[in-house]
Amino acid sequence: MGIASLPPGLEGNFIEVSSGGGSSWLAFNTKRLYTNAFIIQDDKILLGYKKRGFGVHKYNGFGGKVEQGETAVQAAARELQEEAGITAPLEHYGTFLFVTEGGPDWAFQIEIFRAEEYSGTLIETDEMRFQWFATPNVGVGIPETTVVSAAAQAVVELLPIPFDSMWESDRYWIPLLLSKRHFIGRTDFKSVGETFTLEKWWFGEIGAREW
Ligand SMILES: COc1nc(N)nc2c1ncn2[C@H]1C[C@H](O)[C@@H](COP(=O)(O)OP(=O)(O)OP(=O)(O)O)O1
Repeated sequence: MGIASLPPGLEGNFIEVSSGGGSSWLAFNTKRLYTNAFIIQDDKILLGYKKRGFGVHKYNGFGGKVEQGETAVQAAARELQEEAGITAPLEHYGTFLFVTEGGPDWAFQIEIFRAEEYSGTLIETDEMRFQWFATPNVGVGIPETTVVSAAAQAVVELLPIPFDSMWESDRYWIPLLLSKRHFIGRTDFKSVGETFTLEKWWFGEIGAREW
């Protein structure tokens, strides 16, 4: 891994973290802005099961389209409130482009946010059913006979992040988000009806940006 030529649509200085797939990137005309927000606490991450719309039946962060007149962080905060009922001090950690063969001629530009704390009470909404999952280091090395606090036990019982029920490219950038590494990337899919297959991806680390 190292400095590599960037996929079309990305700019800046990056260190490649993960890449793969076919030989050429798909063409697109314009980009449309979307958001995706995650609450990540010591040993757990909050995801939502999408009950309707784009990405239905997948687990994901909470987010949606950036409306006219909104900044990305404002949109991310609004979507988190609408879809999970909470507010949080969101920080920007990543951006990636998502292009689809057999889909629209524009690219999703998805701005990724995370927060550790949140206010309010989590609610299930029409669009999302929230669920906590254990982050990868949870439970490792805890022998069955070890006495742990009730809080720790609750965490140990969480399921691991359900990558098989998420967008296929999430497994390449969620670890960066968990370890607070700022990243950028691109992911090209092929779609046939409702089925999306990952064709090519690239993710790299960048320095923090102002938002
Ligand atoms: C590989 O591509 C993607 N990966 C991940 N992890 N998330 C993605 C990908 N492509 C889109 N998304 C996210 C971005 C948004 O959070 C949602 C899509 O937004 P949605 O269509 O639900 O937007 P809304 O504004 O909420 O739309 P409605 O109000 O019309 O439901 O998926």
